[in-house]
Amino acid sequence: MSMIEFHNVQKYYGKFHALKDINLTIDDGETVVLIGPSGSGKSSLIRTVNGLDPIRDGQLIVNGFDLADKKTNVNLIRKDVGMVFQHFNLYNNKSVIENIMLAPRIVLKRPEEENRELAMKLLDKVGLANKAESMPAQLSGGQKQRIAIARSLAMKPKCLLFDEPTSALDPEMIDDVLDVMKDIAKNSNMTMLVVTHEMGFARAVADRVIFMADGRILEDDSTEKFFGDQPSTERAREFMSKISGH
Ligand SMILES: Nc1ncnc2c1ncn2[C@@H]1O[C@H](COP(=O)(O)OP(=O)(O)OP(=O)(O)O)[C@@H](O)[C@H]1O
Repeated sequence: MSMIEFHNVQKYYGKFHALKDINLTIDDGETVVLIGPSGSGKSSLIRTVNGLDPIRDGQLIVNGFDLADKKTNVNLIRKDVGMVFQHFNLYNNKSVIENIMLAPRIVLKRPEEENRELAMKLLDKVGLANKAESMPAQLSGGQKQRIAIARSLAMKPKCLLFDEPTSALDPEMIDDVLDVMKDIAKNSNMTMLVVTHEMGFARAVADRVIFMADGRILEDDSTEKFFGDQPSTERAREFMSKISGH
């Protein structure tokens, strides 16, 4: 089964053609890393998947729902397709544990005790069990991002989207967040689509690497092929050489 299917998808911002004829299938349980230069359309692509941004033309099927159909309720998609943002998007006026418990309580009507138990388990998983009652402002960026991941996991999603989850972090915080993401990729059967420049992460856990430039997918390779002897296009290689060491 496929979790995500793009068929000839076009997206515009006004007259600007941001996604050009995107064709892409991501199967259940796959981990896919999306890379490309700034402005190439990576965020635009990932944001269409859970309906944050609309598409103009083509077909986009996510978890069986047709996003080109205006009647599709995007909340039904977001229930199973979570998103982790560059800037965390935590509720700053709520404690860490409340951040994690909120959506399952409201959307899934999960009983309070069970909800708290799972939230504590997830806090433990991301190494922050001692921060349950802290407020987001008391946390470092890396801690905030791990809370944001725990919050997404609390919905027990089938698919998680990550939009540059470590780009806003101080370098020393990055590995803690990547370790949590690697753990999810290795030890769950969740589908993951990750926009990142972290090539170590891609090499370690991605099944495929996709390279975008100017709103188009230029490469869609297995991780072995992408990093192998004959990887990708000239532009992908050029881009890789620019970010290597990052
Ligand atoms: N809301 C918007 N309105 C108009 N143009 C937009 C909007 N969002 C993005 N764009 C434009 O669409 C193009 C693709 O942007 P997008 O954010 O998807 O790229 P990206 O590859 O994620 O870049 P970055 O790595 O810098 O985040 C860019 O040229 C950008 O300026």
